[in-house]
Order: sequence, then C-alpha cells, then structure tokens
Amino acid sequence: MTQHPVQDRADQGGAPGVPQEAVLVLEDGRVFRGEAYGAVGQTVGEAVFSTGMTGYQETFTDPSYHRQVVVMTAPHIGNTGVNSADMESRRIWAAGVVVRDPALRPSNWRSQGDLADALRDAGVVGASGVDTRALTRHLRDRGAMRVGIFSGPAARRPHEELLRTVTEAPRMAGSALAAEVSTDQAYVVSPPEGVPTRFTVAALDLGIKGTTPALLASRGVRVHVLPATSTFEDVRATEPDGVFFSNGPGDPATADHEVGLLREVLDAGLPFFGICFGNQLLGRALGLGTYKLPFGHRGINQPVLDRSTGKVEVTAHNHGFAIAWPEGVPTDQPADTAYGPVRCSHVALNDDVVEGLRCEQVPAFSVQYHPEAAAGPHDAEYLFDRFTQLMEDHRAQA
Ligand SMILES: NC(=O)CC[C@H](N)C(=O)O
Repeated sequence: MTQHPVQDRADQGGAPGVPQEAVLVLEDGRVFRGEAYGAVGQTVGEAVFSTGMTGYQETFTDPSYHRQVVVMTAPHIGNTGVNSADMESRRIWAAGVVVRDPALRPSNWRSQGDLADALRDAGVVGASGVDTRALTRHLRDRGAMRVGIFSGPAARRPHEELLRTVTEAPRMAGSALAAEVSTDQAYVVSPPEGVPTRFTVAALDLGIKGTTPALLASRGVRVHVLPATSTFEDVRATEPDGVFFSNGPGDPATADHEVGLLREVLDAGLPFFGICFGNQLLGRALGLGTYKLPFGHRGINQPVLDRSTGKVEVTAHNHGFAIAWPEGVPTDQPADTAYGPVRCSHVALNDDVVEGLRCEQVPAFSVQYHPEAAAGPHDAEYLFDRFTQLMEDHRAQA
C-alpha cells in the first residue's frame, strides 16, 4: 500500500512540513481561517454544506457541484482515500473543498490514493482545520452565498482585495452551467452481458453521474447519453422508447433551450423521467416556476414522503433550487398545467419542498433528489423501475 507521509503533501513552495495558511472570505465579509488543503492558490464559488458522513469522492465528482465550494459537515474527511471506481464523472467538479480534520493517511482496502493529493492533482483549492460547524451555522442562518478560499501567498493579500474578488464573482442565481459540464460527444451505455436490451433511452447529459446510466443499463436499457445542446432531432435519431434528463449545475431558470426540448418531448408523447435539474426543468416545461432555497438540501440522509405509497424514503440530495408549487405548500390536489393535471408526488419532510412531479395526462414524472444515490442509501432505486414500467405501459398502448 502506498504510504503518504504527512510532510509530503503539506505544501507547494512553503517550508517542508509547515502547512500554509488558508483564509475563507464570505461575501458578507465574514472570515474563517484554516490551512491549505489540496491545491494552493485561490478559488471562488457558492458556499454550500453537505451533511453526508460518507461519500466525499462521489460528492466532489458530481458535476452538479460545478462552481460550488463544498463544506463537509462531517468532521473527519479522507479516511477511506480515493479510488477509480467511485468517480461519478471524469473529474472533480467542486470548485473548492472545506474540511475540519482531514485524515493524515487513508486506510481502506479499496483506497488507491489520498484525497488531498487527488484535489491537488486536479488543481482544486481547499482548506482544512476550518471551524466547519460555525461556518455551516452561518450559511444556515444567512443563506448560501459566495466564498473565496485563498491559501499560501494569496492568503496574505489585504482583506478588502479578497472580499472584492469574492463579490465580483458571478452568483449561482442566473448562472447557466449545464453545457459547461456536459459531454461534447454522444456515447452509448449498453446493458451488461447477459441482460437483454428491452428499451432505448435518450439521456440528456446536464451533468450526469456515472451511476445513472449504469442503473438504467442494468435494467435492460440502452442509454444514448447526449450533449446538453442536443435538439429534438438528435433525440429522435436515437429512436428512443423514453427520454431522461439528468441532474446538473446552475439555475434552472436559465435553461430555456432544455425546457424547449422537453416540451417537444412531451408534445411527442414520449415517456419522460427527470432527476434533480431534470425535475426542475419538467416543472418549468409544465409552466411552474422555480426559486432559490435559502441554503439548499445536500447530503445522503434526507427524508422524503412518496405520496403514492405513503412510504418514507431516506434519500441523497444536492439541490439549491426547487419548484414553486402554485399554492405554496404542495397539497394532495393536482395543479392544472398546459399538459393537464400534475401532482406533487414526493415531498421533503424537513421543509415541505416539492421533491417530485407526476403528470396525469402525459407519461412524465421526475424527482428532485437522487435515486442513483452514489453516495447514499438505495431506498429510491425503485424509481428506475417506475421508468421502465412507464415505457412498458406506453409500448402496450401503442
Ligand atoms: N443536483 C442537481 O441537479 C442540482 C440542480 C440545480 N443546479 C440546483 O442546485 O438545484
């Protein structure tokens, strides 16, 4: 096993063994201090906190975290190292990482490397030794806001200059980011050997996690993963039995191209399933609004009620925006839309946020959370079966 002596990763350019300082400057002027972790330099993004006790690698490689600085509330991060199997995409997307107490060296039979090294190799600036509890409470009280991490020489610049760097960075609200993380080229994920192909799905990659096409493929779905800029012609060219829209970064209110594409999918009567960003876009396609949550839901232990079964599932979340239900708190009554009645199928038990939509006149449904989990419990995996069932039913009616 590779050993990672503590002094090896302490710094880049500083005295060996002496960690370099890191300063976090929030857009409201609040400052937190720590030590450089990962790459040394500076980064700015939206400060968000994730409550997952495990799954840091899947979190940081989830493209939905593009332009976000992720504060981990679990104090000890990095214990199990990193490995090639737990990458949810081709790279680490988090704009920055903030931890309290990083593991000095990883220890796990699956570990192939150290998280701090992986962050440094990816050029991701982080901070450790930060009072993440106080920082999280600050974000919970004041709401998500921009933050800069400045480490090494950058940490010694005057406060006013650092604050200006933060306040001049773009806000998350109003940012269109899906095309920045999406694949350039379409590709196909086929069912594993021994699993017969039953359906073809066109999956719009708005920031898709690798586990999603894998779970569809394991159910006999051939998945055509398409770039975010794809047109309805591109979708139709795959001869799909259904269409899927993935999770992804940015403000759903900016995604007009994708909403237009989704309306064409609904007009064509194709079965549709959306996750997270895809759920927000279904809401928009139906004519519902979206809004920014005060601090969002991020973690792997969020309770959600499935109203169709009365079951509560514990689910993985990562969203900062949500669908606005016409009367405020979603009721059991459907809302009227241009595509007929839509029900709030799932609701967050912590705060009544809309966590799922089910259309009654068109074959479309979506959830705001992550049935693919990775990381997280697998309570919601049944939703992939609901999608294959929807395609099955649609085929039987055709
Ligand atoms: N994971 C996601 O798809 C996130 C969706 C959207 N960017 C949000 O923050 O709400």
